Amino acid sequence: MILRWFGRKKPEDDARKPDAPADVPPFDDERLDEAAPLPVESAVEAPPPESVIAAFVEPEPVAAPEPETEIDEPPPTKKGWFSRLKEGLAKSSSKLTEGITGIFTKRKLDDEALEELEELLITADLGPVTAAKVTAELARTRFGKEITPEEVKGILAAEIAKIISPVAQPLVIDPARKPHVILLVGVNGTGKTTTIGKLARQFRAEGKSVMLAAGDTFRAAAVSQLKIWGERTGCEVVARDTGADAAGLAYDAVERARAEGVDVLLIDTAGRLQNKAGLMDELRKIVRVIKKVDETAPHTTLLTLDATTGQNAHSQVEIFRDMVNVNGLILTKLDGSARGGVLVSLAEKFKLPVHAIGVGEGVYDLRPFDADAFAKSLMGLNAD
Ligand SMILES: Nc1nc2c(ncn2[C@@H]2O[C@H](COP(=O)(O)OP(=O)(O)OP(=O)(O)O)[C@@H](O)[C@H]2O)c(=O)[nH]1
Repeated sequence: MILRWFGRKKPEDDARKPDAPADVPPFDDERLDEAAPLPVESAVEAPPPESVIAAFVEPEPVAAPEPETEIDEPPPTKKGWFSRLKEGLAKSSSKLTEGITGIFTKRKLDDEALEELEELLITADLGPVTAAKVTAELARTRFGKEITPEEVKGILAAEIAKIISPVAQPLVIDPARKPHVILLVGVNGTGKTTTIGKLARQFRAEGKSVMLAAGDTFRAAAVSQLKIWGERTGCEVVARDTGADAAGLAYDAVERARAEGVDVLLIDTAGRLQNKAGLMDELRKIVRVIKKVDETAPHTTLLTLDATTGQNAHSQVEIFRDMVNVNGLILTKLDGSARGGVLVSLAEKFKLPVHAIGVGEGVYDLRPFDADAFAKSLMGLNAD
């Protein structure tokens, strides 16, 4: 059923043959209409050896994704995106807006109100530095005056937008690189593989040729999930059996993508190995080995962070940044997270570009990160 629209052969057959020519059908979003559902995240798979990175919070067990019926619909309009973002951030914003209404109804902006506001912003994951910064700005302009909750929300949204604007940067593909190599790293379950699928769709829709490399050789389910994304988006997938050397696979994938003149190579990686040192060694080895083919690669090292883990995302950035020079972030699962404010504290602290945000499991649910829209949504405000 997965192969209904292909009809002829399994794309992974090519993936298993390193010498096979690229047989990438032209991209057509329509084909997604008939795509099979994503694989059920392995209910049957034995859990990998014990978890490893003490600083990491194990993600909640993930429910199997529903078949993607929404793909039958056309991609949402711009207005639709804003409502979707606002809807997605509803849990985060309701906590903030209810708190703000509670503090500022019929009240002057005094020290006590400022203190309560600062505390509210900290508990909403914006972080102490950001909380102090935005409340100081509010005090500077409005101290001692009557202020309505709506005004507070407006001022906070503008201050937050100022903090996050510098990091809101689109992911730019360098056309001089063939391939532009993107390495996806992150703790297991943060959305690496899904993000690869979503990015692949976007690049294909822009007319780029894309290859995927199933570098999470640790888990069979990760490999098969990536193959399905490859089928759905019409991308060649380089994969090997579970347990194969991930660095060797990445090397082959870069060589092959280069030989075929592919525009973008997206490499998946494991998020959990036997221990943290093992994970570090593997990721570093992948980078080292990729550089043997192209010393400028990887051109982008993207860290996926699950927004529902809140402040824990900070330690993940620190660990992965030191391990593999992360130079871009993608915040996933902003839909349904009550901790979306973490994006603001991450921007403030690390100043790493946030290239996109994940607002759902569907193929269209990856959005460029728009600072203004995000800040307004977080404060429960409407777009202009
Ligand atoms: N709601 C929501 N779910 C998401 C989003 N991104 C990913 N997911 C879901 O999160 C789960 C884990 O995603 P994966 O892409 O498998 O995560 P991974 O980092 O590759 O995980 P490993 O393969 O275990 O390392 C899946 O059920 C995805 O559908 C998002 O933006 N929103």
